[in-house]
Amino acid sequence: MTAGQRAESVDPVLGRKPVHLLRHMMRRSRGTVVLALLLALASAAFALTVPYVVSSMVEAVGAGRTPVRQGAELALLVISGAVTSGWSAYLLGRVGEFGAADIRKMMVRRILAMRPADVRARGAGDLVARTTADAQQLRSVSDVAVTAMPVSAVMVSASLVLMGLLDWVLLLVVVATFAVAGLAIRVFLSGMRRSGRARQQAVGSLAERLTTVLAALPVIKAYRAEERVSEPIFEQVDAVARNAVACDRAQAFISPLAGVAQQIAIIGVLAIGGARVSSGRLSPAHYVAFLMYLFQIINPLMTVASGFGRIQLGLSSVGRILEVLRARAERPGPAAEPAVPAGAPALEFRAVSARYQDAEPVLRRMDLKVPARGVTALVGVSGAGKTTVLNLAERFLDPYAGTVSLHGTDVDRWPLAALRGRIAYVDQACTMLDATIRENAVLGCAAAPDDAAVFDALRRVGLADAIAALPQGLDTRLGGGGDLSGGQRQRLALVRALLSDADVLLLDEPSSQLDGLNEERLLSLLDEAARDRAVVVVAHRLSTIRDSAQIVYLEDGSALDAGTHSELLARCAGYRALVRSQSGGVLDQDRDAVVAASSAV
Ligand SMILES: Nc1ncnc2c1ncn2[C@@H]1O[C@H](COP(=O)(O)OP(=O)(O)OP(=O)(O)O)[C@@H](O)[C@H]1O
Repeated sequence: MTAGQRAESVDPVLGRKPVHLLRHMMRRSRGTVVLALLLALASAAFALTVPYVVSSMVEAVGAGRTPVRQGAELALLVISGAVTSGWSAYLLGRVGEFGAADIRKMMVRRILAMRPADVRARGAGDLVARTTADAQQLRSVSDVAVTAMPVSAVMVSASLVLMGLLDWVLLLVVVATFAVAGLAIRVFLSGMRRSGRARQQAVGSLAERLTTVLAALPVIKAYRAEERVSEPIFEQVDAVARNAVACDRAQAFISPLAGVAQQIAIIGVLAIGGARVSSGRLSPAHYVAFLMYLFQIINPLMTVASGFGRIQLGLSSVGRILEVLRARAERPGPAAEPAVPAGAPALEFRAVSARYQDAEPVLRRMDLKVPARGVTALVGVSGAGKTTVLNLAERFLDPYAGTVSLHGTDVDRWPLAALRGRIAYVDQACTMLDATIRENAVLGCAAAPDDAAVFDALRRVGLADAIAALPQGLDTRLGGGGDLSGGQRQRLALVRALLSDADVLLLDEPSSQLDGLNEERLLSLLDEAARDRAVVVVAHRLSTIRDSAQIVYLEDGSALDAGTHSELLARCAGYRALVRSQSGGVLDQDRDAVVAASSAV
C-alpha cells in the first residue's frame, strides 16, 4: 500500500461534486434552510396575489364601488410579503455565515493534519487565501444558490403561467423577448467561471508571495531588496486585477441585457396589449394585471440571470476549497499503543532510504541505533541528512524503503499522537507558538506543571532571571514586542523539551546560538536528561558533541561510522576532517586520545 493510499480519506459527505460542498455547508441548519425557503415561497405567493387584487380593485372602481376590502387585502399582502422576504433573507444570511465558518474549520483541521512538507509544497499563503477569500466567495453565493435562485425561478414560472391565463398572445411576446436575451446572456456566463478561478488562483499566489516576503522582511530591508521583491508581488496584483476585470466585464453586461429585454417586452406588451384592449379581446382589468406581473417578474429574472454569474464565481472557489479538503493528511495510525520490549533501542533505522517529494534520495540505506539512555550525537557536513533523520523519527517524512522504529516498533504501527508524545523535538529555528512563555514552556506536558516547576527549569538553563525581569513574566506573549533573543528562545525550546513527558529528545543544533557558559549548562542538562531518556543531538560544534556516549558520522545520506569521539578520530577519516576543519588545534589536543584509541583498536 502506498503512502497516498494509506492517507486519511476525506469525509465522504463531501462527495465529488461542488453541490455536495454547499449541501455540507447547510447540513447543520437544514430546519432553518427549510423555514427560509418556505418564507421566501410565502413572500413569492403574496407577490403573485397582488396583481389579482389590483385587477379586482380596477373592476370595483370601474363598477363605481369603493374598493375598501381590496385596499385592506392589498396592504396586508404587501406588508406580509416584506416581512416574510426580510425574515427569509436574514435566516439565509445566518446559515451562510455559519456554514462558511464550518467549512473554514474543516479546512483548518485538514491543513493542520497535512504533513509540514506538503504544506510547504502547496504554499502557506495560498492555503490562507483559500481559507479566507475562497470560503468568503462560497458564502456569498450560498444564499443565491440555495433559495434566491430556486424561489425566483418558481416565482417567474408561476407568473408566466398566470400571465398565460390572462392573455397567451402577450405571454408569447414576453417569452420570445426574454428567450433571445437569455441566449445572449449565456455567452457572457461561459467565460466567468474560468476567469473567476484564475482570479482566485492569483489571489492565492499574491497571498503566498506576500507571506514569504513578510517572513523575510529584516533580510529584505538589510539588503535594500524592497524594489526587487515588490516586482513579483505586483505581477500577482496585476493578475488579480486582470482576471477580476474579465469577470466584471462578463457580469457587467448581464443586467443591462436583461434590462433591454425588459424594455422591449414592456413596449411590445403596451403596443400589442393596447390594441387587444381596444379590439375588446382583452379586458382593461386583465391588461393591468398582466402589466403588473410583467413588472413583478423583472426582479426575479434579474436574480436568476445574475445568480448564474455569481454561481459561476462561487464554483471557481468550490474547486479550490475541495482541493484543500481532499489534500493528503497524515495517517493517524492504529488506536492502541504497542508494548515496549525491555532493552529495545529508543530509535532504530534499518536500511532506510528517503527523499523529499520526487527529488533525489537524501538518505541511502541508513542503519542507525539510538540506545534508550545516553546522548547520541549526529554529525556530518551540511546536507548530510541529519535533520532528515529527525524528520523520519517524527514521521514528518516517510521512508520509501527500510524501517524506522521507536522503542522496538515500526513508527507506522504507533498511534501518531502517542508517537509524538514520546518524542520532544527542538527544531533548528527554535520555533515558538504565538502564545505566552508559560504556554510555550509546558506545550509537551499532559498535566501542566506549576509556575515554580517552570521557573526551576528556566533556572537550570539560566533563563529564570531574564523571564522574571519581564513586566509580564511567564505571561509575556511571544511574537509581540516583549520578545526574546535567539539564544533565549533556544534555551526556552530546551526547557519545553525537558519539561515534556517525552522519553526521546531530538535536538537540532541546540547550541548554535549559545555562549560558552550556556553551552556548558546545556551539556550538563543533556547528561542529566540522558540518565533516563534517549537524547539525540545534531550539532556542528565539536564542544557540544565530543563527550557524547555515541557519535554517528553521516556522509551523503549514510551513517558511515558510530563510536566515541576518540574511536572515530582513530578510524573515521571523514570525522577527522570534520574535527580538523573546526579548529586547527583540536587534533593536537586529541592526539593522546587518538593514540590511546588506536592502540586499543
Ligand atoms: N523540505 C525539503 N525539501 C526538499 N529537500 C530537502 C528538504 N529538506 C532537506 N532537503 C534536502 O535534503 C538533504 C539533507 O538535508 P538535511 O537538512 O537533512 O541535512 P543536514 O545534514 O541536517 O544539513 P544541515 O547541517 O545544513 O542542517 C539536503 O540536500 C537538502 O537540500
